[in-house]
Amino acid sequence: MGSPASFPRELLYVVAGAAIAWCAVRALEWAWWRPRRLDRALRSQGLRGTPYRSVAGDAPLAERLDEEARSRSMPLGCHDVVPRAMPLFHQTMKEHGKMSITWFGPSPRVTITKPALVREVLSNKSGDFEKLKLGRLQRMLHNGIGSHEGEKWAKHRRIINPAFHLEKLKRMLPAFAACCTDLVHRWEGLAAGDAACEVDVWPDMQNLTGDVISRAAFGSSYLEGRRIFQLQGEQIELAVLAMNKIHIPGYLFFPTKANRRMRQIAAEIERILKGIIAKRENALRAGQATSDDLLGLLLESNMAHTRAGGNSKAGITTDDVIGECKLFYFAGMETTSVLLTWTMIVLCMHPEWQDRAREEALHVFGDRTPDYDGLSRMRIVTMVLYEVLRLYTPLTALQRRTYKPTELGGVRYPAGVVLMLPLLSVHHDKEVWGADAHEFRPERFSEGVAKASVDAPAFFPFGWGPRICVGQSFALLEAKMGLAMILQRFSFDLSPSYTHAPFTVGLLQPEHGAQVRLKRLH
Ligand code: HEM
Repeated sequence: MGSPASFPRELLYVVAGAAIAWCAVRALEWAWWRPRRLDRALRSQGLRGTPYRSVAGDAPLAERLDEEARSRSMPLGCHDVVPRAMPLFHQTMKEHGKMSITWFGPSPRVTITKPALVREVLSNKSGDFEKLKLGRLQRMLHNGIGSHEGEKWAKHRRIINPAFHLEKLKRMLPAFAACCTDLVHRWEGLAAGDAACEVDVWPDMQNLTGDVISRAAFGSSYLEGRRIFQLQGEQIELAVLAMNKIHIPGYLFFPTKANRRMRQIAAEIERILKGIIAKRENALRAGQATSDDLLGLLLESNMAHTRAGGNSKAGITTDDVIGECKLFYFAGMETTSVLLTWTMIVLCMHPEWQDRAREEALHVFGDRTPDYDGLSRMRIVTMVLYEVLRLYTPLTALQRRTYKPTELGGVRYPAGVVLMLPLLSVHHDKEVWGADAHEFRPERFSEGVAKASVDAPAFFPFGWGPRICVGQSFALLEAKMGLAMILQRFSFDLSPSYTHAPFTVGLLQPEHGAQVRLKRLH
């Protein structure tokens, strides 16, 4: 018989044992039973794909295929980028069919490529699909990107953020032109004389779009804005490095040099932004005119919204404003810079289209600075940009998750399945775009987006439905301005040092840079 004193200890053992058993059951459910259940539910309906092996999902396979793909570059002029840019999905779709299963950790992920189904998922009329929520770890890594997610927030963003309305965009055009002028002046300096000069246009495009978004976002506080974006760039680089080490438990919490720097950067960004916002809010309260930048418009409409709603909850907090400003860096800068970079590379590969686009720019503007009306009349340049967005889609894929049992295209999906929408594969699908799907043929857009594909509409570089890119017109206007000003002044071809190696690191990037030879036009 146990002594009375040993009784609590036994109880402790029982409680501890039960807790361990409970945790073990939860872990098994998460890592094994649930994935198996979801797998059976999908396979019983005829779907096929990679087998579920471990909680790492297909990450090791993806890593191996990525490495293989990266070891080979592509022939110049070839636009069949899917095998190199999305090797895992390319291989599984080839082996198991377009609608195939891969594993995103312990969650099954089904690729959806039929345009009608892509539209259905992104339209989310039934309210059955949600954007993937960021985990705690990812949220930390996304600290520099802004992590406002969720349908409610997206709706709010569209109500409170009128900065993307056309009238406002028109007023931002001089700022766009000023940034492009800086770029072409720099290149004119490099390409002085008759000789062509070699430039890696990608960092220059990043610089350009960084300038544009800083000016558009912060107006007169432009330089402080630029500093923020520089800091964010550094932060994202550190975050990507940290990503490679996240298999070390708790890595992000170690006081390593990189982690300390990330925290320092976050604090500095916050300090600068709070300063800019306070200055602007004071000016607004004093009744001074606001500037036409994103921050001014955001604060102004937020104040109006708050007044109309009669309570501060209707508006957004300073933290939200900070989150929005952070989001624009990633959402607005990198995407547009890769678009402009691929456009220059593709126009080097297709000089006949470079000439046609230049003829149009010179015909519409002569040597004047492009204006809004002229930019909206540019048909050839628009078709070229669309065709580049199709072949070199900056965001190669979008993902959604079913959060309740849902039917889609004749398949019943249980809750917890990731729907993978590989935009790049959709844009290269011969059944959708015809036998010439991998060819650069801007004229397919000559009668607009709806007539460009067989199974239409199938052009999704900016997404679709309620979460479609808010910066779509902004990006196109910026890209047209940049391209028109470059075409007015330079002719360009590929440098012998360029290797064609499109690869996805977040966005579709030129893996070894975008070395182009520029020649000044006289
Ligand atoms: C070529 C340039 C661009 C491309 C290809 C692009 C692409 C996209 C796509 C595909 C989405 C939808 C994401 C999803 O549904 O999960 C998106 C959302 C978004 N984009 Fe863009 N984008 C570009 C430029 C811009 C610019 C210039 C800005 C801002 C100045 C911007 C701001 C945003 C924001 C704020 C969202 C989130 C909208 C929401 O929460 O509902 N984008 N973008």
